[in-house]
Amino acid sequence: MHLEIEKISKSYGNEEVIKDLSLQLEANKTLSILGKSGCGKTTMLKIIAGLTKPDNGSIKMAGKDISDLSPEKRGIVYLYQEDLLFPHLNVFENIAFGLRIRKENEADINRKVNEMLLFLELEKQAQRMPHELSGGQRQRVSFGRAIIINPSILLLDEPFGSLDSGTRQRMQHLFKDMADKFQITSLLVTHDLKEAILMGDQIGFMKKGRLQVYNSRDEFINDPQTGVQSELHFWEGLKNEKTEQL
Ligand SMILES: Nc1ncnc2c1ncn2[C@@H]1O[C@H](COP(=O)(O)OP(=O)(O)OP(=O)(O)O)[C@@H](O)[C@H]1O
Repeated sequence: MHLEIEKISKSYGNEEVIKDLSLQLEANKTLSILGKSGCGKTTMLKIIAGLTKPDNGSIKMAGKDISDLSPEKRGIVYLYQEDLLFPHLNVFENIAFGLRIRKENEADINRKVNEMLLFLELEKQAQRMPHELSGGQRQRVSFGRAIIINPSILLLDEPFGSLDSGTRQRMQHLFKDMADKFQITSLLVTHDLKEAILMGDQIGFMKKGRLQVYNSRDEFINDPQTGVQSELHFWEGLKNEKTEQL
C-alpha cells in the first residue's frame, strides 16, 4: 500500500475537527474526497503534507512511518486553488523551478520541461509571464510544476474551483491523463459531486471530521448520505414533469 493513514485525530480547542480518520491508497490511484465546507478536508490534507501536527494517529508511505518527518522530507506536493505561480518567472522557468532546486543538469531540465510543455499544450506560451496567461493556462502550469518533480503524493485542494465549467471539465480530463502518464498517486478534495465521481478510483465522503471510503462507485452512489440519490431524483422528477407537459 502506498499511503496508509491510521486513526488520525485533531482538535482545535474544544472542536474535534478530525475524528479517528483512517484510509489506504494504492500507488498510481486517485482518491477523491467529497465534503461540505468546514468538514475538515483541508486540515486532513495539511496533516498528510506535514504542515499540521495531528494529536494522534500515524501516516505511513510505502510501509515507512513518516509521521515525524518535516514537510520537505515527505516528497509530497500540496496544490490548492489559489496556488500562485512565481510572477517574475516565465512559464518555462515556473515549470523548471523544482528541478533547478534539485540541481538537475541543464540537458535533463530542458528535456523534461519541453516534454511537459508539449503535454500541457503550452509550448507556444513557454516564454510568457504568468500575468499573460488565462486562468486555465495558469492552472496547467501549476500542475506541470507540481508533477514534474515526481511527487510521492499529490494533494489537490479544490484545484478547479475558480475555473468556468467548460475549462473545469477540460482540466479534469487533462488531470486524469496526466495521472496515468506520470503515474501519480493523488488525493483530491472537492465540493463537487460529479467531480468526485469522475476523478476518483476510490471515493471518500467526509462529514464533521469523519471519513468514509467507498471502494466502488456503486457503493458510493447507493448510500443516501452522499447526495447522489437526491440528485438523481431531482433530474428524474424534472424529466417526468417535462414528459407530462408534452
Ligand atoms: N488553525 C486553526 N485553528 C482553529 N480552528 C481551525 C484551524 N484550521 C481549521 N480550523 C477549524 O476546523 C474546521 C475544519 O476546517 P477545514 O479548513 O479543514 O475545513 P474544509 O472542509 O477544508 O472547509 P472548506 O471546504 O470551506 O475549505 C473549521 O471549523 C475551522 O474553523
